[in-house]
Amino acid sequence: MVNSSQDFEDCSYDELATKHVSVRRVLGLFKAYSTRLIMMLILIVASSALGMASPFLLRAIIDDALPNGDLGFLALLAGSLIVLACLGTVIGVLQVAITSRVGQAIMHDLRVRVYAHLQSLSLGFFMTTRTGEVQSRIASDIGGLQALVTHTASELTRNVSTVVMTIIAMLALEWRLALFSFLVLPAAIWISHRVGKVREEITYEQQLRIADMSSMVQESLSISGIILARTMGRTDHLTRRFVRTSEGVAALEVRSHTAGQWQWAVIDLVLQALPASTLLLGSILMSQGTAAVTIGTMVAMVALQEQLLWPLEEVLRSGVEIRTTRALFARIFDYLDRPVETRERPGPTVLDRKSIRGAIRLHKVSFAYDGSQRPTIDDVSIDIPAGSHVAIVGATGSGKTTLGYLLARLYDVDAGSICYDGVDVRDLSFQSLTDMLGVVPQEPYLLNASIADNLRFARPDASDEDLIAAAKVAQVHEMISALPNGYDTLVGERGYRFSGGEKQRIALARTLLRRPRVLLMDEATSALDPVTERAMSQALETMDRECTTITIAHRLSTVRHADRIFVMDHGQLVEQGRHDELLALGGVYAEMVRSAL
Ligand SMILES: Nc1ncnc2c1ncn2[C@@H]1O[C@H](COP(=O)(O)OP(=O)(O)OP(=O)(O)O)[C@@H](O)[C@H]1O
Repeated sequence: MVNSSQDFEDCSYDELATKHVSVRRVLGLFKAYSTRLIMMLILIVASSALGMASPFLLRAIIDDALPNGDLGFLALLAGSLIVLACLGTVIGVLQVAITSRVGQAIMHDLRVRVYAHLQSLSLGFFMTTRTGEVQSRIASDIGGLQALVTHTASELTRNVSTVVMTIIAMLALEWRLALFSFLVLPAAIWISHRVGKVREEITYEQQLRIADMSSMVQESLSISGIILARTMGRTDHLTRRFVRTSEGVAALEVRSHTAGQWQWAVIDLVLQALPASTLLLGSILMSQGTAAVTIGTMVAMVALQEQLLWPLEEVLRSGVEIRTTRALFARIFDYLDRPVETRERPGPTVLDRKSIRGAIRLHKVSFAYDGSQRPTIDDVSIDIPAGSHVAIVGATGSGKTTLGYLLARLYDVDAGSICYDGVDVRDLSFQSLTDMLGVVPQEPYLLNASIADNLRFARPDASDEDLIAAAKVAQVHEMISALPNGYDTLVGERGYRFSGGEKQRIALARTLLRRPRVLLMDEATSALDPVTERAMSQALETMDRECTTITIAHRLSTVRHADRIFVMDHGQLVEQGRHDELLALGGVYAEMVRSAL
């Protein structure tokens, strides 16, 4: 089988399904709803039992009431048939209501579990997984289970119960004719098993292709994707690529629908021929004088067969459907089983927001990305006193952003420790860490909402005055006020409506709203002109002299006034000191300053 998704490169479908899916685990999803499910089971068994009575009433009408001209008995039997039909209908309605509710509740649980679990996975997961793939698993795979949990499961129960009861009724009615009717069963079960296996594999492949398509749309029909394709003249190529993927999806859909068509047709034919063969066999038995076989018995047997065949076919088809959902469960459970790398430890240290000072200490910190040959951060020790303004500089790829990720505990260190106010970051509660640290990342990410909503994402209870104050410090208030809709202006997809510098300043205002004790700015002012940048630094200083500020920057003019500058090179801390001290040292920093001139 073709594995086009990167997540499955090392794992065949069978291995994946065996590893993640078990009957127990799937049944576990239904556990929380066991009371309602038991109620439904009772209703199902009751409705099948009611169904069983009809052929016996029919036999009594044909063999007793009609030949004897007993109108009173006939009316009683006919009336009973009508009452049974009414009861069956009411039970059917109740059953649909319960199954839809329980089914939707299970789907909802699963969606929320996957979403919440993905929220807690490490950055590494999102760096190696396509966004479209994630969307596809939450929407398409969980959506695909809808049929199982809302329809197939209850139908299967109902049909199995009908099949079992009908088989018992048939045996009770006339065992020879009954056994003759059952001859077809083994072949039908074998065929459905084969078709189920084929469909299961096709479904898995289909979901991979749908995820490919979703990723492709997500990647190429975003603003960045459109700009890239248009400026590179690759729109036709992308369309052709999409055509190929879409053709693949269509072909698989056809295969999935036509798999086992012939086998089903043969089963259908045999089942349709069954009533005629039964009547023939019954007549032979009658002519040989078998007393138990009467016309009424034969009519009732054919009625029971009709009652058996449809549910039996449905049971077989449900078996096929359940097998295909195994492929969907495999993909969903695979996500749920991804380990959470950075966890809050039980009973974490909670810092009182008011007493947070903002001192940071990195002690012999080392870190390597998965699969990386050499450490990205190599034995780095840094002391940042509370309230100081420090800078981290270094050549591109020297590990500055990675150091920021470690400070924000987006990854855990491999060796050494990072402490805030003397507490190891791994012991801090997540809430204390976010109270402590505000991060303005290299690429500001704005939500597709108004500017005010974007700012309030950081602090939902912020007043309009708070928003304006933060925007003023970030030097963006004037720009926002000049917009026709001011703070209510919609940012648009990923904030493309704004310039790079405007986005950076909105992102900074957003972080400032949280009033962090430590502000980490990773190239957060790289798109600003020097005058605006200077005004912002001054505003930041006057806003909160106590705030510890860490600036990661390429532009050395940004950092020359820092209390301390840390110089990184190939993951190591090679120099540290004030601007003039480092210049006097004549090392890496001095060389960077020289080449920047
Ligand atoms: N997810 C990742 N997996 C593997 N290697 C990575 C990953 N992210 C970054 N790296 C590598 O780690 C090194 C340090 O990257 P980092 O982004 O920390 O550098 P930087 O100093 O911030 O660079 P720049 O100034 O260009 O932003 C680089 O060689 C980079 O290729």
